[in-house]
Amino acid sequence: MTQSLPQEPPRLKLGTRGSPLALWQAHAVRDALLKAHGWEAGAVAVEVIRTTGDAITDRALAQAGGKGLFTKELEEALIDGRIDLAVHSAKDMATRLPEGLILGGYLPRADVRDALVLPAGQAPHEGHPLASLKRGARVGTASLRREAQLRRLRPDLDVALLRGNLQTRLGKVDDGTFDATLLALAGLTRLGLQARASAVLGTADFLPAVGQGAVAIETRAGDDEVAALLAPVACGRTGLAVSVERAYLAELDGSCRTPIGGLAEVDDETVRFRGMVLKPDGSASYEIVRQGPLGEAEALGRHWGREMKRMVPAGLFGG
Ligand SMILES: NCc1[nH]cc(CCC(=O)O)c1CC(=O)O
Repeated sequence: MTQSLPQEPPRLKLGTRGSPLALWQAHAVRDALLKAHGWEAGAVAVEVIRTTGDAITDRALAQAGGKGLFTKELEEALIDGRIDLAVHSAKDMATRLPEGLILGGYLPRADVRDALVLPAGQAPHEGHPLASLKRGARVGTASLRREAQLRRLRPDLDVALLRGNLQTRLGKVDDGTFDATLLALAGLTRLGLQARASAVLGTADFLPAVGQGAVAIETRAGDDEVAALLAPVACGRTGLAVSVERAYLAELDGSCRTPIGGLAEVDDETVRFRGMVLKPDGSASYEIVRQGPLGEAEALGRHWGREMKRMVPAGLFGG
């Protein structure tokens, strides 16, 4: 895309990682801002910042040190004032942000569900999506949550580590290294790859990660100017739902090695929530289903997190 240089310096500097998914999300936030304010293309500068996490490809994320690895350099740029906003997948954000930073808004949430990806051209079976997997099938994922839920539903499956960017993962399914993988439908869709979703897993028996499908905008706490500019693009319902989920996760967050799912859905007055914690091998799972008034959404999320924590054996939290 060609773009004439702006006459004026940009009004906002937006930071993002450089992966195709991150860039799509950053451009979605930029485009929403341009549209809401009637700005010229150059008014929001997109700055690509490489993070420590981008360099790690060979180990499970949880082993390498967790979610913060994908946000650290962006957060430093935000604190230093080199950028005004950082755009992330809400799912990839640690529950505790660095001092002085907040999640200032979210784009309207996309489909929250996970999809089963089979080799290109292979048709799924009718019926339950997981019925497409033959006994003992080798399924690749780097997500403890997906692994545990898969094994809970299908103890026969051979679940193994599959990391790398989306193209790498799809390649390892197409070349037969794996029989299938699971990916967020939202990520596939953002990259124009929704046709690779062979079947979509219903949230009734497969819970997404906290924040899945939502694009989060991180800002400096107390930056009223940026907050005012974000207000017209931020989706309130998404913000409430993800706040509930993140409050729940923050109460539970003993270890990033614990498989945890959670989904909040809000209507005009009610928040409905389901959460699940599993043993990594799927042999035990703990679930809560709750609802409450929207006005207390975040406090409810914390409450449900503590309730869940009381239900689950302490050993599951990495103790
Ligand atoms: N952990 C990587 C990641 N972070 C966000 C998404 C998908 C987009 C989203 O959930 O918003 C993905 C890929 C995946 O889990 O398949």
